Amino acid sequence: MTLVMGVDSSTQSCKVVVTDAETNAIVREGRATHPNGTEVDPAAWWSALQDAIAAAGGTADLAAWAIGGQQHGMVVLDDAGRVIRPALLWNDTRSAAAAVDLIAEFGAEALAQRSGLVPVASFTITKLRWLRDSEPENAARVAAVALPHDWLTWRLRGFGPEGESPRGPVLDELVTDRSDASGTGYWNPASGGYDRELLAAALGHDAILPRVLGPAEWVLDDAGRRVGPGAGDNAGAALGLGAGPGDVVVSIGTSGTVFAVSDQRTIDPSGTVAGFADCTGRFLPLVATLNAARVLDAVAGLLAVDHAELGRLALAAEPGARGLRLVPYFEGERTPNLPDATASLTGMTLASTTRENLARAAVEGMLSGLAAGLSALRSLGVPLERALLIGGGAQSEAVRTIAPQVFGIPVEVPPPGEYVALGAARQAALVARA
Ligand SMILES: Nc1ncnc2c1ncn2[C@@H]1O[C@H](COP(=O)(O)OP(=O)(O)O)[C@@H](O)[C@H]1O
Ligand SMILES: O=C(CO)[C@@H](O)[C@H](O)COP(=O)(O)O
Repeated sequence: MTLVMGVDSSTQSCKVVVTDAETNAIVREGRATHPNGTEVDPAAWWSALQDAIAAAGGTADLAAWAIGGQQHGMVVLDDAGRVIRPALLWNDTRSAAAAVDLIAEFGAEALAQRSGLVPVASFTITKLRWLRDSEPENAARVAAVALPHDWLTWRLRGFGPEGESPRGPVLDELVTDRSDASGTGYWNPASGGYDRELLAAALGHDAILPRVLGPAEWVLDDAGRRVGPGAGDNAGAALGLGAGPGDVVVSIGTSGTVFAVSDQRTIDPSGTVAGFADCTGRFLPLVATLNAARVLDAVAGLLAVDHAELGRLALAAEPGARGLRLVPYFEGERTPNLPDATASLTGMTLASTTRENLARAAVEGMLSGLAAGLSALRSLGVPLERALLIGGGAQSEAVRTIAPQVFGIPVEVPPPGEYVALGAARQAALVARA
């Protein structure tokens, strides 16, 4: 049996699957948690990756591997391959003003054309501009910029600072794929190349960027194993699910994402729909919210119940929660672009203010943000026939039951699984067979 490994280094944890390259069946699994916070030392991801790989039985018998991961996080390296400062994650909103500045300088329409994106605080380009403005000494030291999956792939292939890695700090060996490159804000989905003018405008100077591997291209690790290009987590999930035309994937993890695989690139100068690429050579129009599974975590904590009981309470309430409405902008929001917003609870009467209605309002409020994402995709002509519900939040029975009512289209829930890691394992299987 040929064994391959796929990884999902996500916001909250690192998940590893080892699969049979012929059948994609899972043979072994492992996981490890990541620290909380929107600023994380990449060393914590490296340590979690090694723990998760060890829990999944190690790499000795693998033919190939690939890593998928949370998108957009800014990993900046100096010329000795050292991480200059903790990574700013996709859900860190401190670069909101930098996004406004970049739009003022280049124009939303031009940026949507050139990069597929209108900057918001989530995207790497705004984090680099924040670094230039807020930490100019750190910005001046940047020799290379990578994303979480790029950096972990580099480290696991044996590269890294002198004394910490067998192959040393060879920055030109950084690689990425088009799906993750498309979330930077300085990669052009039309040409498939980097837009170095935008990079320099953000960071203040040019820098080494990871080479973008094609969907079936590979590099080698220090043991001579083939390493697939990897992916941003949403593109990895689309591949792992085998999503096709008419499918819209709704992922309820730390982020809420709504996306579809498309043959055509989308350009949305309003910035609602990000014009990402997928990891097969197609495109991945996507809408993301900052407030998803953690809305349910927060309200379950407030009610001092576990997720099963929160779901039971929500399903015991009437649709609409008798007017109780939770607008769940606990972390600010990305879509709509309200980085400084806070959550609010409205419609409180003596009749509506019950534990059941609060649980229901949390589920409905979180799903409403995703339903707006479905509408935005539809308005760009993306066909939506059925939603595939994945991510930790899809394990909630209340979410599964209420989602079709809020979305207005059929909802299917694939068997629980780590679809991002499975997508990365499919990439590894492809390069193992090539
Ligand atoms: N049964 C459940 N009901 C609701 N939320 C859940 C349930 N199980 C897990 N979660 C939540 O799902 C989230 C983790 O989902 P995951 O997709 O792994 O996130 P990420 O990819 O962002 O790390 C956590 O916030 C967790 O509390
Ligand atoms: O910012 C985005 C997509 O644009 C997020 O989807 C991140 O990629 C993080 O994903 P999770 O860890 O929440 O799955």
